[in-house]
Amino acid sequence: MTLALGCIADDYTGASDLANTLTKAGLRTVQTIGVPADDLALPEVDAVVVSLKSRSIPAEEAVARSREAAAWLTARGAGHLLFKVCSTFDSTDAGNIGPVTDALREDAGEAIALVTPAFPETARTVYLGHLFVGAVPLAESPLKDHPLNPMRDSNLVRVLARQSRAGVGLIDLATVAKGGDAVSARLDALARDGKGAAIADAVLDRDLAVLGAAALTRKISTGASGLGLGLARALVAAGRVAPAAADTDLGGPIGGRAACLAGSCSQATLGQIARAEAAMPVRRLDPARLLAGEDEAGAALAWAMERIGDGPVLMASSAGPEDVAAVQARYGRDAAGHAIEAAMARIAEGLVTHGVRRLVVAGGETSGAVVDRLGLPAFRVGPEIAAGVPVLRTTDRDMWLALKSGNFGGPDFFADALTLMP
Ligand SMILES: Nc1ncnc2c1ncn2[C@@H]1O[C@H](COP(=O)(O)OP(=O)(O)O)[C@@H](O)[C@H]1O
Ligand SMILES: O=C(O)[C@H](O)C(=O)COP(=O)(O)O
Repeated sequence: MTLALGCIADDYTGASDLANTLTKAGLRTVQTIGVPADDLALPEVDAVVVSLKSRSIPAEEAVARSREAAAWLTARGAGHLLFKVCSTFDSTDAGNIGPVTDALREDAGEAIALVTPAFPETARTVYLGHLFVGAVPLAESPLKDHPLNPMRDSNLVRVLARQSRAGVGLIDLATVAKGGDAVSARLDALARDGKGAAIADAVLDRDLAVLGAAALTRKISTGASGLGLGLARALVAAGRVAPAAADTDLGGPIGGRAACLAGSCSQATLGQIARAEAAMPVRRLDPARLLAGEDEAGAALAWAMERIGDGPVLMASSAGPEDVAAVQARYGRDAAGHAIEAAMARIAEGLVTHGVRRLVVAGGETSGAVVDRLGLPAFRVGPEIAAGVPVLRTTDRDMWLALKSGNFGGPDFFADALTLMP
């Protein structure tokens, strides 16, 4: 198997989002969990998306894991590596987008990497290096209150420069509008000026096609699913991939019990939880009790067992910015985050032990903890539930999952997801 495209995603929902985008663009794609074992049996695919839980870990660990993934993908012929990051550039001044991009670029022998989180399909656009979420700049969006990576600077040239060894330049929209050759020339000029990365503007899908073609002339790039779309279209246009119809027939019904877990505190997820209360029993975990050592996970699991035979249930730790801040102030941001993720993972394990075969998880870090606890090795990509969120089918057992990026999905996402998991 010779891969056309190798992708390294810094969280599991982002990996799922990218796998969905590549599949829709005609690339036969599989999502793996962690750096795959050398003997992992994979179907004939054009692209592999390696999911890492590396977005919020120490930079040196993120670099090491990403390098392992890059080596695995390169050994299977990947002609280009995309480091998949969040469309809202979730990161801190300690990394990890800059350190990982620097390392992959240097390992590939490239002087500069094209970087863009633009994903117009989900209203992420970049203009003069500033990231917009819908109609507002990133720093004025709900992402300013993210529990782990609060984004309080919309200027991505500044943001990336603060976490990178090499300088960061800009490829403005006027240059992108001139086409791929102009973008490549700008990259070369910035490299001569000592820059190691360039934030590229993109407002429309056609800008992504230009950036994908330009990125493909080099060995690595960094971006969100929008750049993945551009790369996929460039691979098809260059005849390096024969587009395949998305294989949304992933085998027969699985049935079984169904459950939803939410650890995301995004504005979108909070609204989706509220709407779910009309469709299924909802239990809200008490983070303070959990962090004080009470068996909140055990109580939630017992609550679920009493109800799950009658239909799907939802358990959520999610809360608004003020409540999250209060918990973090008392217990610490990382300690609170990890403890709640671990509780969600324990609940998920208990649910699967008691017959759940259809599981919806909201939140990137939350999904990582759950999938790792379940020991799932890989997924095949199914129908799209909402922009950026597909149904996934496990490769090693009969289970449906949906790993929802915190900010994605419509108001009735949880119910919508379950209807696509027969
Ligand atoms: N009520 C809460 N208070 C503090 N932290 C929370 C709460 N609920 C969830 N968290 C933590 O917030 C983080 C949410 O991150 P993630 O799951 O990636 O969601 P998103 O996809 O929205 O970024 C996780 O570390 C989770 O454990
Ligand atoms: O927004 C994106 O590009 C991805 O779907 C993603 O990385 C989301 O991360 P989250 O932590 O699930 O919000």
